[in-house]
Amino acid sequence: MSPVHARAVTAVAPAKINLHLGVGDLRADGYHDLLTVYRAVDLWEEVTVALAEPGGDGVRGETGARGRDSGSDDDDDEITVTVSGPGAGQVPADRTNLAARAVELLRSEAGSDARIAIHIRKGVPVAGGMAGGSADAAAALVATDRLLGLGLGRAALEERAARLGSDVPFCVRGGTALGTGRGEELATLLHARVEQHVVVALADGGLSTPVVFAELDRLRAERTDLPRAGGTESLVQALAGQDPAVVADLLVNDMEPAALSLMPALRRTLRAGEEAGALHGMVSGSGPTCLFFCGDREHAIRVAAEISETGVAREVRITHGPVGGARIIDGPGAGPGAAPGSGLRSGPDHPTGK
Ligand SMILES: C[C@@](CO)(OP(=O)(O)O)[C@H](O)COP(=O)(O)OP(=O)(O)OC[C@H]1O[C@@H](n2ccc(N)nc2=O)[C@H](O)[C@@H]1O
Ligand SMILES: Nc1ncnc2c1ncn2[C@@H]1O[C@H](COP(=O)(O)OP(=O)(O)O)[C@@H](O)[C@H]1O
Repeated sequence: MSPVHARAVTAVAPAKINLHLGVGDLRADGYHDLLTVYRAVDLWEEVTVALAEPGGDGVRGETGARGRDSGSDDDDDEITVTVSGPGAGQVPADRTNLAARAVELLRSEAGSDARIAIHIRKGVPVAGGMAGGSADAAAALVATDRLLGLGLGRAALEERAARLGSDVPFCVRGGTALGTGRGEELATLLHARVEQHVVVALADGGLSTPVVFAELDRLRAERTDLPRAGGTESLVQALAGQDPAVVADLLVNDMEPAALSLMPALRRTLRAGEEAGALHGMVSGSGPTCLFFCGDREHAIRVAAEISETGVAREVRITHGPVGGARIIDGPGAGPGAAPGSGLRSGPDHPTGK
């Protein structure tokens, strides 16, 4: 147990993109085996966990609907959730929230009866295939570990993260990593240093991850010739080089045909990015966000402006990666050395754009 205790701790965790997303067949447990190359990018979720005053929220001066644990009286709520930022209304503000599940996991493990108020500031598109909910869970784990003075190491936090969702361990770790199993088994790609500048085109509405996986199974049953991503060796090698164009040629996403089948309008978005001169365009994870990989930041600014003009996207953002994983930004011990993934960070990245 660490001697450090606090009344409130704030942590951030990054969005992910999949540079390679190979999906195997449906397993008996309802998941699919994955072979994926994850990369953390500079879009962040920010989560504050605070010891709540009896009868109060614990987080002061924030707006947003107060979550309520259905089936219990407000005054009895031990964990409350508020959410602000773009898309906040689509995020559950009750105990099904992944951040609340993360807090509850560590709280019960610690045998604590502390009342904890969670506030989430969204910076990652909701239901966009960029792991916003998983980043909430990752940031909540790191923050609660500090709030309750548990002193769990990074490996222990990633083990808890895997219980919350397949993408959560990567949001704790950040950087660039190979993911296997259902995506929760990670091997950091330490040499994957090539920086990427990416245009992120947000769609109207979201896509449900399990629905997209099911659509892929359906398409594969119908069309046995549907291409499947191969190995990751060439991509891993290219990521250790210096040329984003070489990397761009090797990007692949097995889920893209399923996302396009469910949301055919995304074809127009992909075409717009291609016509704007991106090195490569593809659907992000299960979609519907589309990613356009560019040579450098200036190129990304030009591509983003052109896509914006076509009106195919609800919103266009520019980001870059790799960046580090979940880390504490406010509370005791905050700073570059405080994050579980600090040894893996690629540079002095700080969350921006909020
Ligand atoms: C597809 C990916 C690619 O990185 O991300 P998104 O694009 O949605 O962000 C991930 O595999 C999403 O991971 P995550 O969102 O954590 O999924 P989970 O909560 O673990 O699972 C939700 C549901 O998705 C399906 N699922 C998930 C992971 C996996 N390897 N196989 C699956 O079939 C299952 O139906 C599962 O019940
Ligand atoms: N913190 C959260 N806890 C629980 N569910 C969330 C959270 N954030 C988003 N969601 C919900 O989970 C679903 C997936 O959201 P998200 O993680 O943002 O996207 P994706 O899985 O496509 O990366 C959405 O229906 C959204 O309402």
